[in-house]
Amino acid sequence: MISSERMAMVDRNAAALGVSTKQLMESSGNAVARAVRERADPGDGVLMVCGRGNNGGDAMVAARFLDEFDTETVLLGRPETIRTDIARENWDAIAESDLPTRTVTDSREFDLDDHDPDLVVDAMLGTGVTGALREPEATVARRLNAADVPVVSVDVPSGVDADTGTAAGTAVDADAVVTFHDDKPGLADLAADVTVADIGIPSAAETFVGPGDLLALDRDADSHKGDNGEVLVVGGGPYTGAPALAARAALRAGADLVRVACPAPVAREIQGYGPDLIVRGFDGDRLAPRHVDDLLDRAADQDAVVFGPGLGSDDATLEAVAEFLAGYDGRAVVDADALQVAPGVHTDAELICTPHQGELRKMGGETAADWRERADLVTEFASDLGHTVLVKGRYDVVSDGEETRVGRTGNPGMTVGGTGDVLAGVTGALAAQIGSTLQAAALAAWANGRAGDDAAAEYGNGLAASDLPDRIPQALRDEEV
Ligand SMILES: NC(=O)C1=CN([C@@H]2O[C@H](COP(=O)(O)OP(=O)(O)OC[C@H]3O[C@@H](n4cnc5c(N)ncnc54)[C@H](O)[C@@H]3O)[C@@H](O)[C@H]2O)[C@@H](O)CC1
Ligand SMILES: [K+]
Repeated sequence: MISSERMAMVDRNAAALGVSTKQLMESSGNAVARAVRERADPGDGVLMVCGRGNNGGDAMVAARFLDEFDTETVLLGRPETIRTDIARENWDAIAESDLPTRTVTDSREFDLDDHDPDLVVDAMLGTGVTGALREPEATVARRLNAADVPVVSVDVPSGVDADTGTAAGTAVDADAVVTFHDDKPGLADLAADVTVADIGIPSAAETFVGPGDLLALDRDADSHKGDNGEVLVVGGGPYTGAPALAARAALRAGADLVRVACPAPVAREIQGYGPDLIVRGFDGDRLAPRHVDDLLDRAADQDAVVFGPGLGSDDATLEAVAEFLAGYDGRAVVDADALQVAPGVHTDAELICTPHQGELRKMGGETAADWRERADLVTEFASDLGHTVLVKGRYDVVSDGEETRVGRTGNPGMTVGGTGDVLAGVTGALAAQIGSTLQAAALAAWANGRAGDDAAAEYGNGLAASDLPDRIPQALRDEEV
């Protein structure tokens, strides 16, 4: 089962792997042709009713495959208004091939009696539908529903939302649906006979994080300050640089406000790094249980907390971590020494734990050299833990216990100290902006590795963690880095 949002990500990831949407459309059209052959006899009249998006493009491809039928392809709209290049190329191909075509711009021009088909392929709208069908689609849908002709819908019955199985207005009442790649959540509720067609999307497009995953970040263009998340970084003690790196990375990953809570001497040093971070120190030189109430207050209105960078592992500090997690019910990224505490704490918080393989073992998890085996082990571990886990490595493995993704960006230069702090900060910022912790962590791992690859292109194995944060914005764009 796949949501249409995830399907769009996977489609983009497939293209990045070299399998273009046009190739997928060819497979989709072929699958539609197969469904037609199962329901009609050679020589039968088959009417393709196409919208101007890629859903229509699928049926235009099918028309090419159905030579033994008496096909006619109707486009609802003028060819110049076809919305995608690949749908237009397929329209041009059938028009140039002298396959019968017609364009309909007004529903009054659409009369089923003119065609008298034995079967109709409904390709007006697929996953691109928003709201109720407009004209001429709505009237055409009503005419199809009123006629006594079998209808095969492409991907989803036009007008139906594939995620809910509901329509905002009139929708095509399909006899059969050929849907692509995976079943869609809403289709089971329909009376139609649903077939899932494999269209050749490589499983890597789902397993490996790719540029398509950036769609999870689609921002509201008119968002105002606060909408993209406020992040609190709790860290520092024996180490000063770690919380500063995490905080800077969180800013660069798009958080609107990043605050740092750290011991007073660390705060003084971080303030010297510049004006971007809001730093507040607490007394003493290590986190201790007496600080927890104040931290919980400060964390309460944050979108995400990043807990751990540079805290150290004093007994009192670990006790404070446990108390914080037990009392917190928001979202937190748990990193570094704080990780060893997480498995033993009962918490209502939604955690993203970011161990490297050594830290994973300390948490009670297992690891393996082969990434596939490691992915299985991490999935099981995350399921037992009840939280999202991001295990860093040559291939980063991210799982929430149900779904698992693998990030394969990054390079050996990134074993330098501090890159994990950057990743924790990016994860915090994305967890503040994206609904799914799995998606946030997966994208963070991918972007962090991309920033590292960009830094390695310049500095090779001499790259430093501080080279990464300023490269995060570019790594979070769907362009080459
Ligand atoms: N994602 C994938 O991997 C693939 C998708 N393919 C096909 O592409 C389809 C999605 O294509 P598109 O994204 O171009 O979208 P559609 O073809 O579903 O819709 C096209 C356009 O219709 C317009 N529209 C939206 N709501 C409307 C309404 N209520 N009334 C009238 N017009 C409306 C919009 O301008 C939209 O861009 C899928 O359903 C599937 O059939 C396949 O070609 C190949 C692979
Ligand atoms: K359709």
